[in-house]
Amino acid sequence: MEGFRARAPGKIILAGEHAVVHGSAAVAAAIDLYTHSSLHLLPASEEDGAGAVEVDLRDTGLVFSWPCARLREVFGDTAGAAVNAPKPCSSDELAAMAELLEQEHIPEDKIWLAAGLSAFLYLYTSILGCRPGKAVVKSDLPLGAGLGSSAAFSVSLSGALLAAAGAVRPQAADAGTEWGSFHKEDLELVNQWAFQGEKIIHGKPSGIDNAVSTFGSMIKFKKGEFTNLKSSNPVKMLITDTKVGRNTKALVAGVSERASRHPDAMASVISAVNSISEELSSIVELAADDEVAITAKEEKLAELMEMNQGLLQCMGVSHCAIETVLRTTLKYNLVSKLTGAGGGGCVLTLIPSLLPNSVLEKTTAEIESHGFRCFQVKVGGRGLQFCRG
Ligand SMILES: Nc1ncnc2c1ncn2[C@@H]1O[C@H](COP(=O)(O)OP(=O)(O)O)[C@@H](O)[C@H]1O
Ligand SMILES: C[C@@](O)(CCOP(=O)(O)O)CC(=O)O
Ligand SMILES: [Mg+2]
Repeated sequence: MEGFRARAPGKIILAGEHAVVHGSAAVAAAIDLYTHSSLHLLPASEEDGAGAVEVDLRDTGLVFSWPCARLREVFGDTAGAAVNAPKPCSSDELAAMAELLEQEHIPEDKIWLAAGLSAFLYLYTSILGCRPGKAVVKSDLPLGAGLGSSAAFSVSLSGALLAAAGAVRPQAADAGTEWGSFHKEDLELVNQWAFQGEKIIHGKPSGIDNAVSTFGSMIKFKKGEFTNLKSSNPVKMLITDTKVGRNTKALVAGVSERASRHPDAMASVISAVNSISEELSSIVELAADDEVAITAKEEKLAELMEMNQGLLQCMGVSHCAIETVLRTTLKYNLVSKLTGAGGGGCVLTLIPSLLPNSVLEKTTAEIESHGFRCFQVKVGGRGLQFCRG
C-alpha cells in the first residue's frame, strides 16, 4: 500500500523567543534534526464500513487507536471537507478530544503527550476526515526541550496528511537523495495547518517555529511575516540539553501573566528584545571575509545573545540549570543563552570560528560533568521534505 513520508526540522531561536509572541521580531534557524511522519491509508473494514485511525508514537513507545465511528461522533460527517481552508480547533472540539483522551489512560509521567495527541487528531480529521489510516511519528529531537519538536511534529504530520489527501503536490526527489520538497504555495498550506497544531500545543504560538520548520533556512520573523536571512558566514552553535523538562504552553502563559501584572516594564523589555533581534538579523547578513571582520561580527552576535539572555531572565523563564551552563561557558569566555521557551530545556553557546578545539572539548566536558548533554548541529538547512514509501 502506498505510503506518504515527510520530515520536518527542529529549530534554534537565536534571539527573540517569548517577545515574538507579543509582536517583537525574532531570529530562528532550522537545524539538521528531524521529526519523521509516515502515513498509510487503510481500506474501510468490510463489516462495519468503519476501521480505525492509529498513531504509533515511537519516541514514547505508545500506540493509540480510535474507531472511525467514534471520531465521527466528535468531529462530525463533514470532517475533512475544508482541507484548503485551515481553521482553528474550536473549544467544543478541544473539550471533546480531552474527553476522548481521558479514556486512553495515558501514563501520568507522559501526560504531556495529550497535547500532541489532540494536535494529531485535529490535523488528521480536518485534512483526511474520519477515514482509516495508520501514522507513525519518530523524532531525532529531544521532546519539550526548546528545539521546536512540537512544530516539527505538526509540520511533518501536516505534510504527510496533505499529500495523502492530494491537497499538495510533492516535487521529484532532489538529486542524490530520496527527499523532495513542495511548491511554495503548497508549503504555505502546510504551514497554516501546522500553525493550527501549534495552537493546540502552545496555546498562543507566534508561528515562528512552524514557519522555520516548514520553510527552513534562517529567518527573521515578526507578527506572522518573515524574511529569509542570507548568512554569509556559518553560525556555529553548541547546544546543551539540560534535560530539565518543561512545557512551552505554561511558560508562554507565565510571561503573559507577568506582562499583565507589569505592562509598562514588560513593554520596555519586549521592545528591547525587538531591537536586539533587528540588530542581530542585520549582523548575520553582513559579509565578513577576513579573520578580523569575522571575529568582530561574532563578538557583536555574542554580545546581543548575552543581552537577550538578561531580558529572558527579566521575563522569568531562566532556570538554575540554564544559569549553570551560562556560568560554565563564561569561564571559557563563551557566551550562551537559552533557546525556545526556557524554564529548562536547551541552551545555545556561540562557537567562535577561531576557538581552539581543545577549548571546545574542555568546555563540553565541564558542561557534561553537571549531567547535561552537549551536541552540535548544522544551522539554516532545509525545511519540510517529502518522499513516498
Ligand atoms: N515526536 C513526538 N511524539 C509525540 N508528541 C510529540 C512529539 N514531538 C512533539 N510532541 C508534542 O509536543 C510537546 C512538546 O512541545 P513543546 O512544549 O512546545 O516543546 P518543544 O516544541 O520545544 O519540543 C510534547 O509534550 C508532545 O505533546
Ligand atoms: C517561547 C516561543 O517563542 C518559542 C517556543 O519554542 P519551543 O516550543 O520551546 O521550541 C513561543 C512561540 O513563539 O510560539
Ligand atoms: Mg514547541
